[in-house]
Amino acid sequence: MRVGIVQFPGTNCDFDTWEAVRSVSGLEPSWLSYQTDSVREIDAVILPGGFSYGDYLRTGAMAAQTPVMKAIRKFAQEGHPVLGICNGFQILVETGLLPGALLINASRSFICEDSPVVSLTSRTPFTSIIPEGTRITLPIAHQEGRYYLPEDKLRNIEASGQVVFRYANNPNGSIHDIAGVSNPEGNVVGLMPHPERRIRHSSSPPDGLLFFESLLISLRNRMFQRTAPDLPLLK
Ligand SMILES: NC(=O)CC[C@H](N)C(=O)O
Repeated sequence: MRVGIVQFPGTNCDFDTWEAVRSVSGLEPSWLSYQTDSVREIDAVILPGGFSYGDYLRTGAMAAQTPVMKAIRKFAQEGHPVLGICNGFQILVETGLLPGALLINASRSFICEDSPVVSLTSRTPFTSIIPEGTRITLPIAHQEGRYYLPEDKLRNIEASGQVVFRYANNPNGSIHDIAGVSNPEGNVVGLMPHPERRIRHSSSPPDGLLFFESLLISLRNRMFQRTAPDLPLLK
């Protein structure tokens, strides 16, 4: 299964994301340039973290205007899996593929630390093997990660199960402790923590691997689109 990893000027978590995808046998990483205007022969897309366009204007605002995002909007609307990590989340919000906005942290400083989060739904292709209510720990590294949505819209995403992750100890002032959300269909997910930075068995538990293993299983089981060969269902 081929996973497109998007590179914008200023992306800096692209190689870590490549390694994370490659570490799951059955997933094959592939670069997608910001200049590409079509997404072909790709089963899923990941927008990695970083500082696209130097975070000028608003984080993710300029990346949202690139040709590749036009193609990714179509890809997402067709039901394919799309994951935005940190700056990738900021870009998906700016593109309108995910609800809300990411504001400067309540502390107004850059926060870089491990952060426990609770996974709230296994209804997305990136959390399909994570039981609801599971607490995992992932690194965070951002200055503009304070999730915000007006009260009425917040009620909607809570009611429709679009809150995918909540911080156990809210580090940045996010409303309702929200660390990650999905679109109503569940195929587009964005989160501020970095699963690609927690994939090795040697250090702390490799909680980040669960995202990439979930993706493989979801794609193999055709929970999300595109022509996969006839393979037995995996558990
Ligand atoms: N690690 C990242 O993706 C950084 C996110 C973003 N540029 C911020 O500081 O808010």
